[in-house]
Amino acid sequence: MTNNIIEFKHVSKVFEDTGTVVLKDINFELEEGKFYTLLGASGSGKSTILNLIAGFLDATTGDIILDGQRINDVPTNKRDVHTVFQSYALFPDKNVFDNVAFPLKIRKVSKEETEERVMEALKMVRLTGFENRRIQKLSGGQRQRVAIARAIVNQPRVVLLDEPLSALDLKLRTEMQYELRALQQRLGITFIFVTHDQEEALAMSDWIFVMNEGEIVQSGTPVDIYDEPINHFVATFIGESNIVHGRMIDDYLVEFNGKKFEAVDGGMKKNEPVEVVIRPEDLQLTLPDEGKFNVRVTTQVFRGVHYEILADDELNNEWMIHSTRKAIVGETIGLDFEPEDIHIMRFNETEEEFDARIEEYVEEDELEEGIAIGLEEEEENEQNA
Ligand SMILES: Nc1ncnc2c1ncn2[C@@H]1O[C@H](COP(=O)(O)OP(=O)(O)OP(=O)(O)O)[C@@H](O)[C@H]1O
Repeated sequence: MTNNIIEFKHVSKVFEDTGTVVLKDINFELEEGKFYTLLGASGSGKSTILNLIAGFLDATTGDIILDGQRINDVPTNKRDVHTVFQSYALFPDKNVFDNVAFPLKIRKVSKEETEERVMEALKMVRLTGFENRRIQKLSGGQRQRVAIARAIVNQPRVVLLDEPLSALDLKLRTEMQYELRALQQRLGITFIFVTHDQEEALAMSDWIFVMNEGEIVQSGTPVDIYDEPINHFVATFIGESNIVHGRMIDDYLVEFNGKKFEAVDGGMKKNEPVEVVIRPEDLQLTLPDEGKFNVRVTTQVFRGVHYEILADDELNNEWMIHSTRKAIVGETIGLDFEPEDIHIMRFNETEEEFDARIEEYVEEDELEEGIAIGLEEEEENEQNA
């Protein structure tokens, strides 16, 4: 038995009327109790995945599995999932209590139990005391909480959230991010959250699926995806990146801007053309000629926590630097970085190819390290003898 709550096996979705292929061969396994995020631009197919899980749409091919059972033919109301829509879909003229109680009413739960469960759900979303308030008289953030209380009142195995925070202003949105994350952890229910906002995805998720044009381009923990984007699309979609073309000289040695630099990524071919990523926060300002190469500052903007500096190198590549130190437009400065700050990507590598390459070269590394440790031990033994 696995503890996967949801599995997609070769799921595709084609809208017959228009012939649009919206999802292409989607495969994933979701563990119970985690916070998952589907992240992608508008039209990438995120909502379609939620609609397939909820049963609002039928898959064209493939199996959708909930708690070990294939649910492709199970009607929506028999699936142990609840969706929170972007619009919240609340009854505006009903009060908070009745809105939250609605799923229990459909399931004919007794009055006493309904009362108990609604009050508990309202407590969870910090709306105790609002039972009799009409939806029309609530703020955006409060409406959001009612929708979430209604989603959890039935204690479903999975809660699906389709851009639930997009209608809120920035401050409230950030607050709700913390709240939702904390609530999910307290409840231990699997959340599948849809957003096009990469910061939101990084802040909230245990695991992110990055989507583009109906495919999962990369999946992983927020840290993995930020530090090790597998291709140009992910590197630019998540966070800000400096990306330049380079060439692999050897394992752990890359050339760009006409110079050779040590790097920690490996497993590429000698002389292979690659893309080199350095995040703006990993670049340090130095005096001219004291860094790895020189650049000339063209723009500087104060962003509160840091200055955002744009500067051109000798080959006219533009570099973005996030620095707490100020620079002067027009001045020449040096840029410094560590080998581990360089991330190297192959052109057009898929997630499977990336995973296979990493596995192979990590194994080779371990083997080499193992041999090195073995040699050291031998030496020690000889000395002790
Ligand atoms: N009923 C439909 N018939 C035809 N095409 C559709 C239908 N519903 C959605 N699509 C198309 O499917 C694609 C994916 O839509 P989906 O809503 O899953 O994307 P999304 O990533 O959630 O984007 P958004 O954030 O805009 O909702 C879009 O190109 C959309 O136009």
